[in-house]
Amino acid sequence: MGKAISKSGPVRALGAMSGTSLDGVDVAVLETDGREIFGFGDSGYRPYSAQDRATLRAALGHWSGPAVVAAARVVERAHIDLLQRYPSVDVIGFHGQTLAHAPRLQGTLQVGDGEALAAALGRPVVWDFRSDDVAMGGEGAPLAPFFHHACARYIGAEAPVCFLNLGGVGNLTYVDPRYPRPEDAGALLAFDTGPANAPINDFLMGRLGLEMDEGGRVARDGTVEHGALELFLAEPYFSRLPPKSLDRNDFPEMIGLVTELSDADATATLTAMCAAAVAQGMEHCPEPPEQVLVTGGGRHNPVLMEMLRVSLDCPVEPVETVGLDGDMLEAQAFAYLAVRVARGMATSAPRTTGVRACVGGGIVTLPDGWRLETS
Ligand SMILES: Nc1ncnc2c1ncn2[C@@H]1O[C@H](COP(=O)(O)OP(=O)(O)OP(=O)(O)O)[C@@H](O)[C@H]1O
Ligand SMILES: CC(=O)N[C@H]1[C@@H]2OC[C@@H](O2)[C@@H](O)[C@@H]1O[C@H](C)C(=O)O
Repeated sequence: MGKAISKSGPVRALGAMSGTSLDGVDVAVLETDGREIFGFGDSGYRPYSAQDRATLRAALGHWSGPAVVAAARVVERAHIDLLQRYPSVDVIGFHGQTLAHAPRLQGTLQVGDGEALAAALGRPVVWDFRSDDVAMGGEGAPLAPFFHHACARYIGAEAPVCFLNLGGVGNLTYVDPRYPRPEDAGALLAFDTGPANAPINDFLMGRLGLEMDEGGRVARDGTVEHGALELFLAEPYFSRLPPKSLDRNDFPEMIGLVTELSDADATATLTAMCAAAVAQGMEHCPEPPEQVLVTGGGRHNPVLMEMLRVSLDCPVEPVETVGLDGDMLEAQAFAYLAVRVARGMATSAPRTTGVRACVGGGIVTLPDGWRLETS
């Protein structure tokens, strides 16, 4: 008979995410039946070495070739190293590293081979979460919204709330928890807001050799250059109706808008661009949310948080205020989605990715001796 992924009841899932900031791999355990969250477990982080980051960076925007193969090996090695420290989970949700994302043109590419992980770890691995959605006319992103719906219900929200992820790219999920299922029309609206931390990091690396604007220390002494901000907001992306998604480097001219400015003014202006893109995106919400719950590394930047508070008409708080872990929400999302895929449930909907109908995307790879329970 061998071992099986059970078809019902809560299981222990381990999610793994390597985000657009290229800093490292986050993993987190979640107990779920694919609908409800029953509990949160251990989490962990493994940074990429400087050499690994350079390998990943060299492959960004490529769809194939030696740079992509090298990046895939880096991603697999880092994940196996970290995931093997969690031997007793029922299923692993492996996002991989996005190298390129152009859903209406070439598609979407997340590297790291789930089969290699399943073989090395001896656990079922769910992976390639985005391709089916793209094949069905969707953006393939964002995918966290179904999990955000479960989070809203877990925290007992009774009125609409927004989850705002500020990673390399920003994404927003409007959740109406009065709809009991994420598939319900009206339960969700989601989209990428715009570039978030990636341009700040890239600018500061080029100018000052810094990985990030830690604590907003550079931006806080700067003045926002409103001309540059307005030019940025004139990008057609911001007036497009959602759902919509972005690749990490979709606004290559953005840094060019601030290169004439001082370090502080340029960083303040890039930070304001992130906040203004969010404010513009919020206009698409069907109702004003009760609050915006911020997750991802950007919530650690007080200058960015203050700009959001000034420009949005509702409370803006880190997700920690409702008892969630903003460093781990994406890893937990892929744990949640893995269970849904393994159980044949949808992971995206027309209002989260623009897909034609609800779809459950992902490949399930079972190691030798494992099977999917069928009844
Ligand atoms: N203390 C801090 N002060 C300022 N910025 C910070 C701080 N901590 C993290 N950040 C920013 O957050 C980024 C990391 O965010 P996060 O880990 O959410 O990104 P990611 O998951 O890789 O991206 P994505 O969600 O787009 O896939 C860092 O690169 C940095 O720009
Ligand atoms: C193609 C891709 O990897 N997109 C990421 C990226 O990082 C943030 C934003 O852009 C979001 O759309 C998505 O990640 C999150 C986890 C998501 O799918 O919900």
